[in-house]
Amino acid sequence: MERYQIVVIGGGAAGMTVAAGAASLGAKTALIEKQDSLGGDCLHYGCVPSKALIDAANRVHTMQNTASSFGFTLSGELNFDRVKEHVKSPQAVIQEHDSNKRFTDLGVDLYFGGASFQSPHEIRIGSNEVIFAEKVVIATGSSPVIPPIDGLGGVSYVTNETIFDLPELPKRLGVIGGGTIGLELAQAFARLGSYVTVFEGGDKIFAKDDEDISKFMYNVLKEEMTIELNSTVKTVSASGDEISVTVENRRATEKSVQVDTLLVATGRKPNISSLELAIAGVQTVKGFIDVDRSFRTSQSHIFAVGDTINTLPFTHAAGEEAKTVVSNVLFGLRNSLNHDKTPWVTFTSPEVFHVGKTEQETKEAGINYRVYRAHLNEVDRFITSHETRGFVKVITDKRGTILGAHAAGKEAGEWMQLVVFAMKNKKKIGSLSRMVYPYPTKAGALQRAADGYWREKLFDGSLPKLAKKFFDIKYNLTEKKHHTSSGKAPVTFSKKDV
Ligand SMILES: Cc1cc2nc3c(=O)[nH]c(=O)nc-3n(C[C@H](O)[C@H](O)[C@H](O)COP(=O)(O)OP(=O)(O)OC[C@H]3O[C@@H](n4cnc5c(N)ncnc54)[C@H](O)[C@@H]3O)c2cc1C
Ligand SMILES: NC(=O)c1ccc[n+]([C@@H]2O[C@H](COP(=O)([O-])OP(=O)(O)OC[C@H]3O[C@@H](n4cnc5c(N)ncnc54)[C@H](O)[C@@H]3O)[C@@H](O)[C@H]2O)c1
Repeated sequence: MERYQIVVIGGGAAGMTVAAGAASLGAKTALIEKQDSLGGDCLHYGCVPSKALIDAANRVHTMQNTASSFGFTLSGELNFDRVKEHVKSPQAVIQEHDSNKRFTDLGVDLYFGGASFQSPHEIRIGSNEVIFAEKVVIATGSSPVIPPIDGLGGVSYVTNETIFDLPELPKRLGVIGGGTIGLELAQAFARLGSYVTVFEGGDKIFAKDDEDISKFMYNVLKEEMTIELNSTVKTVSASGDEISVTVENRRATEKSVQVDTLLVATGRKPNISSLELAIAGVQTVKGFIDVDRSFRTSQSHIFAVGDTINTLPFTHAAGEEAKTVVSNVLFGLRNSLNHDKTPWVTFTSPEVFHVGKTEQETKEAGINYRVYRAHLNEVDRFITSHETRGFVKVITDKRGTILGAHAAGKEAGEWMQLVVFAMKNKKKIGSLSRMVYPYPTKAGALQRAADGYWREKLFDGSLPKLAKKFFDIKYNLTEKKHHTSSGKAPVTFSKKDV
């Protein structure tokens, strides 16, 4: 039986990072992937195809909305096969970066097949091969939750795993779930020309974001699609090519909507059911692998990272967890990772950026806080590019320490990143205002919000009163100087007065 210092199960964002790190540090490493290529959900069914689809949709949208204003007349119709090529070609490029060769060159032994525990230290691959692991890292990711909706098994619905292979653009697309996956894809399909209806069981979209963002994005997105809030899907049924979706609202009133294609985007569940975790003695909590702060499971030689644990289900979060776990596994350290300052971006138009606490969370925590805002219609770069929809909101404690930052706006995911650097390095909001921003840039929106801190300090506090006193004294001084010639004593002021 082949023996390894580290066996990594799952060749996605987290698993590839662990395997590459461990092998580069000289550990004998195996990486097991059940699909026939590396890359995981992000590359094959997640971030990469969705962002490429969004890009295609935004190009079409811009073309259609700006052509006539510059005197052009558009003709022709959407070629959906071209859209799919636009999605597939970036996947092919990134697959090269995640190639088998890259890993074997690093010294990683690759195994393809579904892994499961045969004992706490023995991993079975497929039905025959078994390898020995001193340490194991589980990074098997997550899959779509398919809710128990009556009739769902009888209709041909799609998930993020199949939607990028649709043969043609749906005329009417129904989306169950107004979360990140549902909304990003809903807007992309709406912009490509589908009539989209989103069914959301909760009373808001962008539920994990600041309430101002949630309300703002609802108003923006409902211009491009129908969003049915408080609408839990109860039954679906097919009649010919048509799918009927029946939702129940809060007053238990039912409503049916007809669509041609149905996307199920109702959350994710960790891929752990086939791992035989009980044989390994690994415990779970609420369906996730239970880990301590150093990503160690209930078995001290087995670790878990990425979407299998209940942290933040994002590629960058999985990558950071993987980097942290490498040193814990190899050197027996107890490094932990706090996601308090891990940002995320929702790639709708406008984009939504989120880091740290929302205003509601800050309030609930009983913190004495301040909010600094800027609207994009006050920022010249957005005015010149006719993209003024959106705003920035920075939340600080009373000393200016940044607790959270939120933005909606074109490319907000790019120009808001500066605030993460400030938070990580314990820089206060004032430092975001005191640096020089080239004019005119989108990051000027963040500067404008941060300027609010100094405006408040300089113009709303005691300084204006002191300054007035200073000028009064200075003025009087000049006046008095004239009088001194007539014998009066000159007025003086101390440093303390200013
Ligand atoms: C539509 C969509 C869009 C997304 N967009 C973004 C985005 O823009 N930004 C972002 O940060 N995140 C995004 N995400 C989330 C992101 O894809 C995940 O958080 C990330 O992929 C998690 O990485 P992971 O390594 O934990 O899991 P994965 O990347 O899913 O990798 C897990 C791997 O384990 C393999 N595996 C599973 N079971 C076994 C087994 N028994 N044996 C061997 N191998 C196994 C799987 O085949 C898979 O390759 C998106 C997700 C979806 C679905
Ligand atoms: N830009 C990004 O970084 C990005 C993009 C896509 C996905 N992701 C990751 O993937 C994760 C999962 O996304 P998701 O959108 O599947 O899950 P989600 O948990 O964000 O949203 C699922 C939504 O479905 C609703 N829902 C559940 N059952 C329903 C029913 N029967 N009827 C109506 N509504 C119902 C829920 O109320 C919820 O709002 C995200 O949390 C995110 O971490 C990230």
